[in-house]
Amino acid sequence: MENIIEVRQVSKSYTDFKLDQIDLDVKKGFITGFIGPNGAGKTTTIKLLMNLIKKDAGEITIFGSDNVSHDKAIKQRIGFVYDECCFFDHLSIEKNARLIAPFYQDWDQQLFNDYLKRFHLSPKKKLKNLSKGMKTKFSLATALSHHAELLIMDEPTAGLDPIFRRELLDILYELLEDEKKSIFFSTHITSDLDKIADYITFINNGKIIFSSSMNTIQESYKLVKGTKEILETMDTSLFISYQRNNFGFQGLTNKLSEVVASAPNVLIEPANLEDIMFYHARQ
Ligand SMILES: Nc1ncnc2c1ncn2[C@@H]1O[C@H](COP(=O)(O)OP(=O)(O)OP(=O)(O)O)[C@@H](O)[C@H]1O
Repeated sequence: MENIIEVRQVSKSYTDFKLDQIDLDVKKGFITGFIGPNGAGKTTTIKLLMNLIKKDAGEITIFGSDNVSHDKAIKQRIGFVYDECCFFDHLSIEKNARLIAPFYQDWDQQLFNDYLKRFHLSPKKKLKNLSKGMKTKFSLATALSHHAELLIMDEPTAGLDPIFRRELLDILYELLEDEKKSIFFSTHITSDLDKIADYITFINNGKIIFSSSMNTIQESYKLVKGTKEILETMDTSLFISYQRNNFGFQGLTNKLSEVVASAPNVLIEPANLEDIMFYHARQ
């Protein structure tokens, strides 16, 4: 399967943080979700992909080319949604679009107008008067209006109401189904990804914990529940982490067969992405 993004052994250090020799693949034609707790390194990774900051070491290729030496050509083919993006707050939506359009060879004004209508955005409204959610919609309309093959989004669902969040997920799904785009996006709202992601990359403390298909993750990780008495007989190193509660314990494992062999009476349940993130962060 073809990779549209390949990150190899990339590091970036700040005073109190290190993105540590990360490897990451984004598959062509699929949705990859990028999850991790606050401060894990998601935005730093996305900024490195977009060549907005300089890496200390490693290689990043996008569409098969180095992302620094082919920066301009690569950015023509990417739709980027980012909180602190490069728009003019004192200008209206339509004036912003007029300034952005010349940067893209394939800018499609009709498509942009269609997205404004679909997102209920008035072209005359100044950016400084838009709510956070409306700004995200504008940013998204821009990212989708130059026929990008790859969408990279940092927290696109943050600040959106549940109705538009659902609509955004539908749009992403359409882009994938009808136009075979590739999508990479970070989010805290893991339930969004439970619905639509094909692959998940999980980062914690600047290290990639896993980068796998949803199916593999669902097969690998399970919640284990049992009584205090069972816990006392168990090898707790089989858990990513666990917590005691009034009834006994609950933990996350990726060593299910060993857990069942050592404690046949435990209760096994599927783990969702939030569980996986939670127990890894407690480690
Ligand atoms: N320019 C910078 N100078 C120093 N430290 C930085 C800088 N940018 C980010 N950091 C630090 O790097 C770490 C990772 O930040 P990053 O924004 O990548 O995390 P994140 O996973 O996107 O978090 P969140 O989910 O809270 O947005 C944090 O500890 C942050 O304070």
